[in-house]
Amino acid sequence: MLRVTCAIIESNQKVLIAQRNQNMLLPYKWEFPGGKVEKGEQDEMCIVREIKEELNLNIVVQSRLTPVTHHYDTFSLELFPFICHTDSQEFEVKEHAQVLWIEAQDLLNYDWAEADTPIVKEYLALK
Ligand SMILES: Nc1nc2c([nH]c(=O)n2[C@H]2C[C@H](O)[C@@H](COP(=O)(O)OP(=O)(O)OP(=O)(O)O)O2)c(=O)[nH]1
Repeated sequence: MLRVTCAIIESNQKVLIAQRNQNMLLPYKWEFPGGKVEKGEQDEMCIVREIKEELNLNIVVQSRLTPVTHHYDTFSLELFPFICHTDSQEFEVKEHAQVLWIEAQDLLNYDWAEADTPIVKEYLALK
């Protein structure tokens, strides 16, 4: 199964969310940025690498949430969420349609990729 990591990045009382672009799978859906784990790569290394590549942001991994297995119509994935911190609020948008810092209380107002819904709920329950 496809192994994907994603980061709930916290800074300055906000969290970073990203909207997939029109050419990606799941176009315009909101996600926590991240990506596919490479062969032989540790999940923590993957998420730090992906966030640097996609957003040019340096993060520190703080904790894990519960992994989610989800079956879309055309593929299945296992999504590994990490709560992360960054000191910088400045990012570069390299792949996404939009990237936003939002307040956690607003997370449910976005149209999430289906696999992310349990992650959003678990995160909110911790807050
Ligand atoms: N990065 C990320 N991907 C997610 C989330 N939720 C979710 O269902 N996915 C899916 C979308 C993608 O099919 C897959 C992650 O792959 P990816 O981010 O590398 O994106 P991709 O397949 O569009 O791009 P590529 O690297 O193959 O070019 O996992 C999420 O919160 N973050």
